Amino acid sequence: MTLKRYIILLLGSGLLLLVAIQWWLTYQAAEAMSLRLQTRLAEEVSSQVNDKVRQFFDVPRQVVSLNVAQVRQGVIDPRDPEALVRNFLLQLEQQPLLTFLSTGTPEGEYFAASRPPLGEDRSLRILQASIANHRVMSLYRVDERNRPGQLIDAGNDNYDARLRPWFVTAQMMGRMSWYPVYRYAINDPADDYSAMGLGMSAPLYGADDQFVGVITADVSIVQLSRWLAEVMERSGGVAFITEPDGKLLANSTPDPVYFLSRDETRRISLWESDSPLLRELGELLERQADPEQGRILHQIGNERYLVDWVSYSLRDGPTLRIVQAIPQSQFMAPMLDLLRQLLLVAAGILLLGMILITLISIWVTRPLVALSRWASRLGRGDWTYRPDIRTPVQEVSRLSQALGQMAHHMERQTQDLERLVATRTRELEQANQELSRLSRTDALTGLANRRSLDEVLAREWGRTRRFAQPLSLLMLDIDWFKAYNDQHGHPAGDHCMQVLADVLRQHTQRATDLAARYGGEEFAVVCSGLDHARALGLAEEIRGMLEQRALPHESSPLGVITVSIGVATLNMGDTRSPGQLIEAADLALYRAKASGRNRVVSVENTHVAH
Ligand SMILES: Nc1nc2c(ncn2[C@@H]2O[C@H](COP(=O)(O)OP(=O)(O)OP(=O)(O)O)[C@@H](O)[C@H]2O)c(=O)[nH]1
Repeated sequence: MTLKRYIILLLGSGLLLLVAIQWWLTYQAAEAMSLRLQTRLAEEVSSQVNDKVRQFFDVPRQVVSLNVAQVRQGVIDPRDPEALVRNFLLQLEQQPLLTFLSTGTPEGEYFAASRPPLGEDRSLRILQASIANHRVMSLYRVDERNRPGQLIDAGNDNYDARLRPWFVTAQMMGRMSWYPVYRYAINDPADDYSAMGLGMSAPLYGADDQFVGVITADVSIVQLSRWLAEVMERSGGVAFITEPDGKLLANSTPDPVYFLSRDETRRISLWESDSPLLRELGELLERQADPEQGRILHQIGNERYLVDWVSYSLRDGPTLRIVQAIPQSQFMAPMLDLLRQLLLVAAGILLLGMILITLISIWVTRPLVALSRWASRLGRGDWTYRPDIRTPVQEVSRLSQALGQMAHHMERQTQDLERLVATRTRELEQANQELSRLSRTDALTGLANRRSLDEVLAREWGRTRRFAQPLSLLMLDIDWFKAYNDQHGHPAGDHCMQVLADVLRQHTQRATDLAARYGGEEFAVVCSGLDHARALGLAEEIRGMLEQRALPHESSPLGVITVSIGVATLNMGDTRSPGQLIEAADLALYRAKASGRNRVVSVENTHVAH
């Protein structure tokens, strides 16, 4: 793999890893933050709900306490229903959560001021069922003087307050206490009272400690549900309140908490709710070890909820459980949006990073690639290549300079080496030539040696046969040479041979002639292209010349050094070999010796001359 790819791969992977780690950390932080936000909101909502519930259920207590005290002090008197109701109306105006403020007399009469819990028209009403009116429950609008105005409805004959749950409870307990949730028994054509109420009632005693009736302050649980829905709308979650037996008291969802018809009123338990979410939460709460208070994260369907519950005991009444469940998606959604944006930014950074890395890799590797190309050309011996490598990177620049210097040195050294090799080769060639010459030369006489003679004879033999020319061979031997040596000494004998060699050199000037020392004091002359007669002539000239030199030789009959010569010639068509030619010349020499020496003899045609 190329360096460029390595850089891109390594830096790219590193960048990818960094971006991935960064994104993962951000995701973790976002998730933790969303959980914190969710928890904080849950706490806030929980405290709001708790405050509101406390406030809600405090209303009947405060109002009943106040009225009990007022009756006790004679400020109001249930025996003056008109004044009592006007007082009730004032209190209702002050307290918007209040649905009913009523009193029941020991005779079972009923006088109340009310705000209808349902419907558009929430103006105050007066209700009364008096003996004078035959205990008919009558519902009036309130006129401008806070008296019964327009009669809305009259029904529910023979109404007896003493039978109502609030009256019964107050009498039974003998003190202010909560009564169970009950259905309003108002015949209202607009159905604005088709709801359930919950409140406190207390027996009333006048200043003389005489029982004068029962007072009740009532809140409608519809209001509570409505208010829970308002609070939870913001969080996207649900909240509900149950009684200890699991019956729903209030619910932020539109699912009903009770079933009402004209004949039947049925409370709905949490696990009977139409809402699967509420049912699931009911089961979850059932499983909890601490039903009083707790908070857990719980998966319901595709959603993760933070479920928070707390118990709230009504003083002198039941313990209520306030539950809320807030979905995590509510908080995760903006976080996920943020993360998506972060992902886009990360992708952008990654892209830019990769472009930058690619540019850096090109910038870093370009001079290195040039250097590598240069080095491989140097490796092939191309010294002339000098690329222009410019880089601000010091190391690469130094490497380039070093490579340049190295190339320069190597070029010089190679040239020196080549020169040296050429010189040495020349010297070697000369030495070889000299060696070759020496290997073919006789050291004493400077003539060709026997080896050279054999080669030349073989070559000339071939040539003369190809060109149909004659080839003559002269064999020479110094006469009485042993005696000469014995008499004059060996150095003188050597000198004698050198003189003969000199004579032979003078008579073998043609390029095709060769004079050689054949061995000992014996010599030979190869004459290519020389016929027999001319060979004989040449032999005679040589013999005569040596004689003329007149080297004194006392043991010779002539008193000087002489030579005997045998001549043999190969003519056209002669099939004898070079060896046979030598034998023939040798034979002629033998005969020259035998016939008296200092003469030239031929075997073909015995010719003697001296
Ligand atoms: N000085 C000297 N003498 C040599 C050399 N080579 C051979 N001789 C001598 O040459 C002589 C040859 O003698 P022989 O072959 O017996 O014959 P010769 O005395 O020449 O008599 P003929 O050839 O019959 O006339 C010997 O005494 C050798 O020692 C040499 O290189 N230098």
